[in-house]
Amino acid sequence: METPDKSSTAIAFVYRGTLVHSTPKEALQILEDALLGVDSEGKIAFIGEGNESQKLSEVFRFSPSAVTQLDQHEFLMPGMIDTHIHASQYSYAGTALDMPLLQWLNNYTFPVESQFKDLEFANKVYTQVVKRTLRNGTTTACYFATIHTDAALLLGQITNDFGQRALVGKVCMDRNDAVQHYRETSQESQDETNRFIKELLNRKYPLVKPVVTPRFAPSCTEALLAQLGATAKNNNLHIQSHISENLEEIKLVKELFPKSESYSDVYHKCNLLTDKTVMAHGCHLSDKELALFRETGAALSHCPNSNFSLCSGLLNVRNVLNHKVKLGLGTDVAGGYSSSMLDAVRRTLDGSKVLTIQDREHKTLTFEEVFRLATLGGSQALSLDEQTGNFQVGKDFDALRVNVAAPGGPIDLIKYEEPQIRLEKFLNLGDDRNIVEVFVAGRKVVPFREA
Ligand SMILES: O=c1[nH]c(=O)c2nc[nH]c2[nH]1
Ligand SMILES: [Zn+2]
Repeated sequence: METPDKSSTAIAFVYRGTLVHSTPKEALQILEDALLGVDSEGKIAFIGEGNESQKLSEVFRFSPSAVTQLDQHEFLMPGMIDTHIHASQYSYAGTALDMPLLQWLNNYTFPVESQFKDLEFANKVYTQVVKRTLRNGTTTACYFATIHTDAALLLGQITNDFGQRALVGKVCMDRNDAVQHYRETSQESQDETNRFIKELLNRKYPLVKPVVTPRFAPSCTEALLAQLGATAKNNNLHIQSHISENLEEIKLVKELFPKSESYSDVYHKCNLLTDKTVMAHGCHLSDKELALFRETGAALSHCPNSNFSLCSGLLNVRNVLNHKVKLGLGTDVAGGYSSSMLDAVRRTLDGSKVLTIQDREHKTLTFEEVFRLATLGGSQALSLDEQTGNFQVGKDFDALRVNVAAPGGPIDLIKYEEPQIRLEKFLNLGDDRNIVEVFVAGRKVVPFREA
């Protein structure tokens, strides 16, 4: 039995049944006929065995009626963590995938993002993306908004209202020759970033934090990057951006920052690689750059759907793991066409298999390892692993109740299946129909409450 200090916080509810989650040591730990209690603050109060039910109910003073029994096809798993998603690109997800990155940005992305000055449009798109990702089992999302401060604040409000844990970034860019009305001056970018941080923090949303968001090196002058690095440091904030996604982009960075030794060095010089940094992609990082990530504690977000869809590159996840760089998965909507983290899991496995096809010595990722990347790995990448990522007493209860045999769902079970098989089937074949309930910090956020 794993228990805390038996503090007097009341137990709100208890689940009995199969739990699956990851630990730093075990990619997949299965607890069968377990009891998991959640306190009134939304934290995991205890995890025990079914046969300890009498003792636990006495110690934690809950009645048998507080216990919900999961059925034989069900399990609880930690909520999934999308470490990189552009909320502002959701309206065209599933389209516009016929160009490489830099052309894609100029032709599709910047024109759409520039519309977020209109708060009504922002409200529509941001409400849809938050609802969709929650339904898909994303309990934590690390969002890019746009350069518009008020729309980014609105995204913070919407995530708070729907109960999703989120990092929200107002995008910074003081360079954009292609779509000149979609950029800021350096001064505006700094001032508006400061306003965004101050106003979001003032709202005291318990699960929503600001993240300093230089779009990527080609969109920012060195002066702005350095200023943002200082802002993040002075306020102890998260940082997110993109790195080494495609070869043309890397060449452009070399031209724009001739004094830097590498793409990573551009960010490092500006104090943007910290243990609260998450950089998307990194498909083409050298081993030396990966070593720098390890040294600084900066993390990578692997976004395979986007990398395939924009023909950007193929990240060798095994190599990143061997370098002990913190790593999570991201959907990267809308370079990635799916907003589901289950898709990110599948594409990660596909990518690893492609590497094995190319080189039989490559050690293919297992589904258990990728499950860990989608949950605990994501929490580590976002430096939120003290709050979420797995079922550990004292952490917030961020969880999915999954029914592999949900009526009308996409999976047919012929017979009872062991938990490991149930999880594998869900990861490979499941969708939101299998996600019966979603909890964030102990609050049931799916099904949505009536307004
Ligand atoms: O996948 C991406 N999506 C973006 O919006 C972006 N901006 C810079 N680099 C980017 N990569
Ligand atoms: Zn991105």
